[in-house]
Amino acid sequence: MNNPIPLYSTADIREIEQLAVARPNPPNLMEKAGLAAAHITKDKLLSDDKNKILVLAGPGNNGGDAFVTARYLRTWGFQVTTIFTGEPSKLSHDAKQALQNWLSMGGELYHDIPSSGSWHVIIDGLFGIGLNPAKSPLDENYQLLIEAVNNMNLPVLALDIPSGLNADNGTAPSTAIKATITATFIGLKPGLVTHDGCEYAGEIILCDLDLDAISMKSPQSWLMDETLIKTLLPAPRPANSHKGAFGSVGIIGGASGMIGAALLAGSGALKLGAGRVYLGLLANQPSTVDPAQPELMLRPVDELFELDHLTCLVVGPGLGKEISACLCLEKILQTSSLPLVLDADALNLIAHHSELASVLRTRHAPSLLTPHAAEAARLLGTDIATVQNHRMKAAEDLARNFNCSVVLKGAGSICAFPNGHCYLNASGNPGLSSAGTGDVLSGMTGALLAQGLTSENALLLAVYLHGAAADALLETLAGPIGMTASEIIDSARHLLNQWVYGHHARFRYSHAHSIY
Ligand SMILES: NC(=O)C1=CN([C@@H]2O[C@H](COP(=O)(O)OP(=O)(O)OC[C@H]3O[C@@H](n4cnc5c(N)ncnc54)[C@H](O)[C@@H]3O)[C@@H](O)[C@H]2O)[C@@H](O)CC1
Ligand SMILES: [K+]
Repeated sequence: MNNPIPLYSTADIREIEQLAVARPNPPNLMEKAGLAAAHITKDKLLSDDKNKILVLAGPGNNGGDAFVTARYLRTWGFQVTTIFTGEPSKLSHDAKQALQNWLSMGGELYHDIPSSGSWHVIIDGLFGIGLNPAKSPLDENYQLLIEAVNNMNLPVLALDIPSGLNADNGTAPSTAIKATITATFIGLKPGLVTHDGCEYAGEIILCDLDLDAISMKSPQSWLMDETLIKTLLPAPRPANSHKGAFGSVGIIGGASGMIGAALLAGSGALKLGAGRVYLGLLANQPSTVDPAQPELMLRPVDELFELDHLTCLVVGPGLGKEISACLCLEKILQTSSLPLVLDADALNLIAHHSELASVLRTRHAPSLLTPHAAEAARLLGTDIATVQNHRMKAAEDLARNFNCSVVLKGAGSICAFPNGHCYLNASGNPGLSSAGTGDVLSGMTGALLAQGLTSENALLLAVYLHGAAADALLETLAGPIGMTASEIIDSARHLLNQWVYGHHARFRYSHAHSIY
């Protein structure tokens, strides 16, 4: 089985680099980085009639990588124009050497993009992990340069990380290079796969520079990709099965005017394979049946408390913030020993009532929180910008503060657990930015809990599957514009069956009876 892909912070990468260079016969990492980038450029972006390259080299070692890349590409016969924005005297030893090698082979240096030139491909080596754009903002000249590059609409290979992006948290406060490909070195950085990183990084290619990073620095965070997720799937169902084997999900919410949220969560749970799904609705005179989904069992909320065969509860979709909702949540937190998925207004109520938060912290059964950035900000007593600028920290703080499994939703959703482990989701697209998709995710998570997955695995699988279902809808152009939460449910069901059974689930159950 392939190991999950670890994520490393800037500090981690620097530590790994120090360990590598302290070895006898230390590797020349800049040389390896530039060579890897040159190969990727040649193989993926250049061709016989697309052979002119503009290389941007910045003031630090990212610029050094750029000089090495430029040198290899020129050696291989491509036309390379190089722009240098730094000062030679301030370069590190390796970067100075890379610049010297470039000049020695007859390479020229420009200080700005020549107005007369034309290129097929751009290499971005302005800034790498040494830039913290929030603390040290890019000046106007750099912003204009980056905008000029983006406006050229050419394929761009970013070295290590698109310039302007923060490697640790994925923020790009002013602007950043919009890369077609990012060749990232030594280890994958969280900033490439969350928040603005999802916009700027393009295809990410990890170049390990012949270092075995995991043996040098034990990771705490990983990428949630299909390889990892496929190790978490529920087992194929026994032919001789019954609904009791797949659990019963109780969904609590659906106050007046918000019943749809609970119905969506219910459908999500049903179609992700829960044996039974009950909806406990807070609305005064709730409907008793959903004609569009009659399999759902709709009850007044109090009746749900009397059921003794529920496997888990999803609390929050359409719950509202009335006193009745608050009392209902309090009762559940105090008395239920079931795994709980807490979403939407359940999170808002916990944020507003410290006594609810206290009970939540001391629960023994698993609790899973599914906030978006605004809900996370309320739970942490901060503002949305602070959460979004430090998404990993926010998710980790929530997991630790509330002793819960957490998914902080948004581009590059982050799952964090009380043991400090973190997973960044690689699936999903802007089609998910519509009402109801969060309700669906909570229901899907409930279904997987009901089928016996651990709370960690249920959350990881639900989050990845939810994004992958939205990605699959892009193939038929059912999005991103106008993608609906209901469509995501059907797409997720299709994918889950495909992953568990392959393309031909029905053949697993065919019986041949022959009489001769
Ligand atoms: N760490 C490693 O092990 C390796 C690093 N390599 C490369 O080196 C990069 C890191 O190099 P550095 O630490 O030199 O950092 P960078 O090259 O990313 O940037 C730092 C440089 O930018 C300047 N700077 C920072 N903020 C600025 C701002 N707002 N405006 C203008 N200038 C600003 C700094 O003064 C410094 O000169 C990596 O991203 C990678 O590309 C590779 O050579 C391979 C090995
Ligand atoms: K870069």
